[in-house]
Amino acid sequence: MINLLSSFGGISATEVFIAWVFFSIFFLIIKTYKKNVPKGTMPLPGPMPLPLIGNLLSLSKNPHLSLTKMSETYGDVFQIQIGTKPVLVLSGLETLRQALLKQGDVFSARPDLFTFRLVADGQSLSFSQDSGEVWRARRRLAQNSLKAFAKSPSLAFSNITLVEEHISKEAEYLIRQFNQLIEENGEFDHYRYLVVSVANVICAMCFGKRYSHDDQEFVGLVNLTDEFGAAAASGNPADFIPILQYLPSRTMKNFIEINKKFASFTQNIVQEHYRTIDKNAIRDITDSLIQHSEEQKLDENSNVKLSKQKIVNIVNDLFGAGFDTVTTALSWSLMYLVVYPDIQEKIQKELDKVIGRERRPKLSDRAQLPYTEAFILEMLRHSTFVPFTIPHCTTSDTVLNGYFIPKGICVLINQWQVNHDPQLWKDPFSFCPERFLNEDGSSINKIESEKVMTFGLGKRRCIGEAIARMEVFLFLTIMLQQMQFFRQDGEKLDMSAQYGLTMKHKRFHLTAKLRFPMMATD
Ligand code: HEM
Repeated sequence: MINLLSSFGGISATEVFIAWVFFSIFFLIIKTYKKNVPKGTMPLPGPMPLPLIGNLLSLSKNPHLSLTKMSETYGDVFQIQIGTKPVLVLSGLETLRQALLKQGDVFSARPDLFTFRLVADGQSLSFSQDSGEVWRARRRLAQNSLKAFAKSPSLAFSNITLVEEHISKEAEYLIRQFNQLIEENGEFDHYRYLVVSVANVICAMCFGKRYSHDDQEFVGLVNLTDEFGAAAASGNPADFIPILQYLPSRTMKNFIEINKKFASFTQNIVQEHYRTIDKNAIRDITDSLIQHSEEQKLDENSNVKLSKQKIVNIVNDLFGAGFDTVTTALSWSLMYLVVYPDIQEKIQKELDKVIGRERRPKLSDRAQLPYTEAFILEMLRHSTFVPFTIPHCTTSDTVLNGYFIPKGICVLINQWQVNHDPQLWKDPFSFCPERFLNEDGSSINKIESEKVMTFGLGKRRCIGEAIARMEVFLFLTIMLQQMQFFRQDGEKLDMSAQYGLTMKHKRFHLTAKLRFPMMATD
């Protein structure tokens, strides 16, 4: 064998090199493991990381499952390493309440991640690192605009809100579309049509605009979210191993393209709103954002004024967050309904009894439809299609469950673990809406329903939750009142989820039939 370098007193240079590599690795491991923590606190437990890649290999294709498994060994609070970066993983409902509610401010920031910097040029309300005064002002502005809009009455119909009017119209349109597809082909790709209808609801609310299901540009745009979700999912290696950011990857290339397309779509619409704004009338959420941002006092304690670009980015976030999540919820709902036809029948019996066939379901029917509500809760729990919240980051050193947690650590919040925790749920893997009903079945058990983790908790809790719940309820009840859904003859449906920011099921074509002749539209 040829010595690569010269030798030192009988030891070859190759042997010195190997010894150096060995000691470096040993040192790195010891350094990682020997953590100095303040007196009275414990260092974070967690699996031993490998040099350079950390625990990346243990994350597998389904990090929510791997990290749930690890929580059985290390508990509710533990640390992994992705690449060379430490990441805190939180599980357990009580622990999440401690962190996100009791120590809300400490856990309210977002980490500086490569993919997050690509969303809206790093200026996004949801993904940017800002968690200070400007973020608070933007969040409050967005929340107030959503709230005000959710309460605005319909101008065309009495006793319903404008949001309700938009959702009902789209749901009716969807039924006609499904019916036509069945007449023509006998089946349909429900996701493909749901996404356009749901996107139209958020477009109507945000921009006062609706698009045709045949508008290729719009259909193409709203069908891009799978790619977005794949890149922005918690634990994307490119966020933690810098070299991966420079390697060509289809996912990252698409992610950049998608962000550009969405940004230019909303930019044009918001610009148009600035040009045509009427100070005396608020047509939609964009109008509301523009008008309120021009008022001096956005925030009680500050005089933050938001630029036009900041408004464009809020609209971009509401639009993006507002249709992918709700479409995914509805799509999973239809999958569960065709896999469990007896559950579909029970919902329809409840609808027939409470609403009948003469009128359409309204939001005010919700309290009278406990089984339907229980189904929605169980769909959210069982699928947990948002397995982690958007990653958080700590704003200062802190202690949680006795463990020392440093400032600036990236935090993954495992919603999937909470929703499948055998300590919280009996038979967590069985699909059973009844678990959410009180004993006599006439109402929802509030304590059980509040255990479901879907929208996060605390300072970063989803601001679209109320609208999302309205949409899921109304779309589902309007569709199920009039249509019965089936899987195609003998087809076995694979209900496994594909990991992402929002997890999707595999695409299937379903079939359906009208339960009675189509109702006339109001
Ligand atoms: C079923 C539907 C939905 C689900 C499951 C969902 C879930 C979530 C989750 C888990 C978060 C992250 C919370 C965290 O980081 O701790 C979030 C954030 C957010 N959601 Fe939703 N969401 C839904 C619908 C909506 C809708 C309809 C809108 C807008 C109209 C919306 C707007 C937002 C925004 C802007 C944020 C970022 C909040 C922030 O960073 O401060 N979401 N959502």
